[in-house]
Amino acid sequence: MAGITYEDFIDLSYDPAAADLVCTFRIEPAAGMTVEEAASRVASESSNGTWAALPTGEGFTDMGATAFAIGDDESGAADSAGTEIKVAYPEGLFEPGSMPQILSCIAGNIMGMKAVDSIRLADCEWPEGLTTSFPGPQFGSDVREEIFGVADRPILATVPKPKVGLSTETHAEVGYEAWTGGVDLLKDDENLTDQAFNPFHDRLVESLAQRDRAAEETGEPKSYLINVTAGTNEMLERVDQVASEGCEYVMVDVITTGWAAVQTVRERCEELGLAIHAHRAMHAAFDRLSHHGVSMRVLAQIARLVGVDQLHTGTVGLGKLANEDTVGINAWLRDDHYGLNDVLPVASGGLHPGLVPDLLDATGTNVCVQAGGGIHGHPHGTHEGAKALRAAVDAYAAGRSLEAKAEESPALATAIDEWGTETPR
Ligand SMILES: O=C(O)[C@@](O)(COP(=O)(O)O)[C@H](O)[C@H](O)COP(=O)(O)O
Ligand SMILES: [Mg+2]
Repeated sequence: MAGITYEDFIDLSYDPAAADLVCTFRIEPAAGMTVEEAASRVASESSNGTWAALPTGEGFTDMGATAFAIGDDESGAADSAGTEIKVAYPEGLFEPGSMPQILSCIAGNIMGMKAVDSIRLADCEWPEGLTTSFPGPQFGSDVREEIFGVADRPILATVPKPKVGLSTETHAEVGYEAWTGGVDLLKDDENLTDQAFNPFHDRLVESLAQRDRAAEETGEPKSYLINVTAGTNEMLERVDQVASEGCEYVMVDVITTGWAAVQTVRERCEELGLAIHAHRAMHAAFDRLSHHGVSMRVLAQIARLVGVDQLHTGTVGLGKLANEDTVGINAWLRDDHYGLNDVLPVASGGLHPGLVPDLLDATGTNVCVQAGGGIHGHPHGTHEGAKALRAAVDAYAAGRSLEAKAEESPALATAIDEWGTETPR
């Protein structure tokens, strides 16, 4: 009787089928293990194999993956370690439209195998069938025009700071100050949900009341990224509240809630016409170490397939948080992938007006720029902080320098005096 062993999962002459999902891993084989042996174990354990030779016969359809390419050993290279391998997975292995099932294959047990000292899922080439089994974003970067009527500049967001602890009334007032200062979006922090000091529903209602006031006074559309993160059923309740109160967005901590919950929220947002802002809190637990885990590039690909409209992707190293390949990830979120809508990248984390020109030179203006400390830490307060950031972005869109704009914007001049063009530490 035929049987399958690890050796059946490697074939360096294999040419992937168009419907195969192709994954690029970086691996460091364990001592005494060749790259080929480790690669065959990665392909086996992430598809249908295991450590023992398995008899197969009647009633078995082979869904085994194939390690088909092995790159150079780049151990010791600056930004990457180990050897690159490529593995092709047959379409039939996967449940179309189920991200948890796919990840249980390509980022499951293999992350803990003894056959490798470390393993990183660095990139995926998603085939048409699997890609289009997901909805993708409902709006993507069209949110800029559709919600704010903005085409030539980034949309601006701000998180009230301190992150948590503000009362509902104060939170909404900070929103009013920021919106009337020129910000488009108020945003909850990733850890603000429905705590006693600022309950979800009250926060929703009072913030939208201030939003309406600010939109009236400025003549500009304004919106709110309210954080609905919770258990899935509760999250759906909150999504429904957001729609019935007349907001355009929900925010979800996509990594901590999990992709299954995000898929469920995406379905509900389709019915209600709501856009999804994805915060990636906890992403660094997966992607921070360049030789292990799951890259932010792959997490961003997943986020686009399951259908978020906006996603934090970093500040090209200008801000306070470690970033991985912001420009490359943003390009993937924009490039055509079988007709899926794009995703609007969000630059956030340690940003202030002085960093805007370098940031937009790298990211372009089809982005959302978020500043919390960079607005609420302004020496003259939130309203002036918002005016300073808006002035910086307007200057960039008009092709003017910060210095020239600061001559007519005291708020911007103060921000530059305070923070210069330095990256916060
Ligand atoms: O809590 C914070 O740190 C922020 O609100 C930024 O505040 P500041 O504007 O005050 O820095 C965001 O959560 C981070 O930007 C998330 O990181 P990333 O965007 O890299 O996912
Ligand atoms: Mg935050």
